[in-house]
Amino acid sequence: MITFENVSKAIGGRAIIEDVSFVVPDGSITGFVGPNGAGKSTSMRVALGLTAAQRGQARFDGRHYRDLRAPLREVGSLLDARWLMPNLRARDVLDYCARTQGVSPRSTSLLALVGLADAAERRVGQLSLGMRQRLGIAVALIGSPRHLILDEPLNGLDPTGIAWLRDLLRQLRGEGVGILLSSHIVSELALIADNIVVISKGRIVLDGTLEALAAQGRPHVLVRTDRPDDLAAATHARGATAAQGADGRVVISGLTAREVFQVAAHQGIALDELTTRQRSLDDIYRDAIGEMPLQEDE
Ligand SMILES: Nc1ncnc2c1ncn2[C@@H]1O[C@H](COP(=O)(O)OP(=O)(O)OP(=O)(O)O)[C@@H](O)[C@H]1O
Repeated sequence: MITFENVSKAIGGRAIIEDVSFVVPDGSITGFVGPNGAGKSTSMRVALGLTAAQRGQARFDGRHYRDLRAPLREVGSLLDARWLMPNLRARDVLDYCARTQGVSPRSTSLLALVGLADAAERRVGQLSLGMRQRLGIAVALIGSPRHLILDEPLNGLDPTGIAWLRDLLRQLRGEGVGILLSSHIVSELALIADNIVVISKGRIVLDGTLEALAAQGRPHVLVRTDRPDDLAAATHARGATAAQGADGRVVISGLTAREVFQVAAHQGIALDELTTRQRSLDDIYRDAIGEMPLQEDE
């Protein structure tokens, strides 16, 4: 299990991440999502001992990265495929990493696994971004680790590559690997993650199973009327929650469309529009990061 406990880091007096706490259970995929600059990479770098936190800690099965005797056997990571040495051949990158980490070189099988068998003798500098991502994933897997930290691994992959990586990660999850996978697109993670952790401005603003988050998207009723205050008050009185938006729109949760219609009819309130809507995971995500106040967008 990967555990983040109240991890905080500031740079030059500016808080970059604050009290970041969440877990990545074994045999699961945890999607780590947030807008650009939210603190995803910094959190991952802290876990990997590449940058120090002022407070809190990140551990792998209870141990800090720096205390792992053979780190690549325990934790595989891909932070930025651009770091890969441009003058080395793809095969040499894997052999080099295997030698320095004391793991058995299995570059041929790893290159085949990531779809780079034909590029084994090509220099890294000549590979496309997607091919470098694939090579970076091969590096991450070199020690058959039980934990994986992958920062935006889908970047640069074509649709076939994305489908391939999803299959590979599902297979690793099935073997018990705990995977932390970042992205800034929640719908991309929804296709594969078991849990979603949302970070915004350095703080965790949402953390739950995909199922629990999807349940938050329960249906609500969108109404347009020239008497929004009266309708909001009348639905409130029936125990519903009502949020008023622009143009006389009212978003009502807790009543069905039929019940809202009955309330309006009882009060003599004319309705110009009455629809049932369901919030998507993307709506919930944008709400969590403060991008979509209900009143304005609905
Ligand atoms: N070495 C540094 N010096 C100063 N500020 C930094 C440094 N590293 C990161 N930051 C700042 O910390 C914040 C979080 O950056 P981070 O790279 O962790 O975000 P991210 O969520 O991974 O973003 P992205 O999706 O764009 O990769 C940003 O505002 C960034 O500018």
